[in-house]
Amino acid sequence: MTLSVEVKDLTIRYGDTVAVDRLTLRLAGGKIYGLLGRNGSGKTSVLSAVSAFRPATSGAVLVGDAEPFENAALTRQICFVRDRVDAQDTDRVTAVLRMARALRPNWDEEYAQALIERFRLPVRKRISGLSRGMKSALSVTLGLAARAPLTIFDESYLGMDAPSRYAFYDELLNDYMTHPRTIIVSTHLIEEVGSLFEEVVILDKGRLVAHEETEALRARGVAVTGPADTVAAFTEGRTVLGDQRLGGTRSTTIYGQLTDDERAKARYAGLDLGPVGLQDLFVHLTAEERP
Ligand SMILES: Nc1ncnc2c1ncn2[C@@H]1O[C@H](COP(=O)(O)OP(=O)(O)OP(=O)(O)O)[C@@H](O)[C@H]1O
Repeated sequence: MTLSVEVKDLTIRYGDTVAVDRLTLRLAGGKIYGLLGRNGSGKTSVLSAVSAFRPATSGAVLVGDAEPFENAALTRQICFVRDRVDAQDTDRVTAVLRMARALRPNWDEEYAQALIERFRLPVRKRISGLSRGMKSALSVTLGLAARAPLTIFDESYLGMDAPSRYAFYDELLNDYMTHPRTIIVSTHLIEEVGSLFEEVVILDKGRLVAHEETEALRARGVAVTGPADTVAAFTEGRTVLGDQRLGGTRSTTIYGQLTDDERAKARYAGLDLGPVGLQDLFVHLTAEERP
């Protein structure tokens, strides 16, 4: 089972701060979405409203076809995972797992135990005795083993070391393949996790900047690689997103698409053309002053 998400004209205010500004967004069920945005762009606020952790100031949120706020039957189907554990500091890991087992209708105990082993979690310790990375690993364990039809990871792997993060990406993808559901991952580690996303949503200052399939987004620009002088001549006058040199070779990432004629000329000149990195595009699309 998967759940779609629809956000209609959503505004979230904290006093004078407008965190989300009339946002409209539709996410079909059964995909992995990346939610990107600079600090304070409203990601957590939107995700909190979708998960029923806070009401909208105005506008509407629908999960499936129902409003999640104060809807206990629906919120059991939504798992919102942060980098901390929603439990008392004095609780032991075993008690937190027991609670999740009782609350989550699709909980898979065998899978939870496999994840605990993979992340080397000390089950007898109290939450207060876990390192920051261990707390994150416990959170993602709860998120994965819950197999909720809508699962949201909000920078939930902060503090996890690189092997643990890659183990998480690996588990996320494999478990999603065997148990399809709707997954939203909010992250600043774009290059690291970007290959998992089927669609990418970019927010800036509480507004939607882009919502596209990852491949379509990456096709908004071109990475031109080849002999430094030839690359410089070919990319002159274009909007440059990134530039790298290694010896006589240069790779310049430009914004905008090339015509068939331009592509043919580039190849004739011995240049390689490739898609753009999500990170470069993200920086460009959320830059203070867009060219
Ligand atoms: N509880 C709160 N009280 C007051 N202002 C808040 C509160 N929560 C968020 N904000 C403000 O709302 C705006 C959006 O914050 P939000 O946490 O949704 O952004 P974010 O994109 O998740 O940021 P980050 O990437 O830094 O986690 C920011 O200006 C923030 O200061």
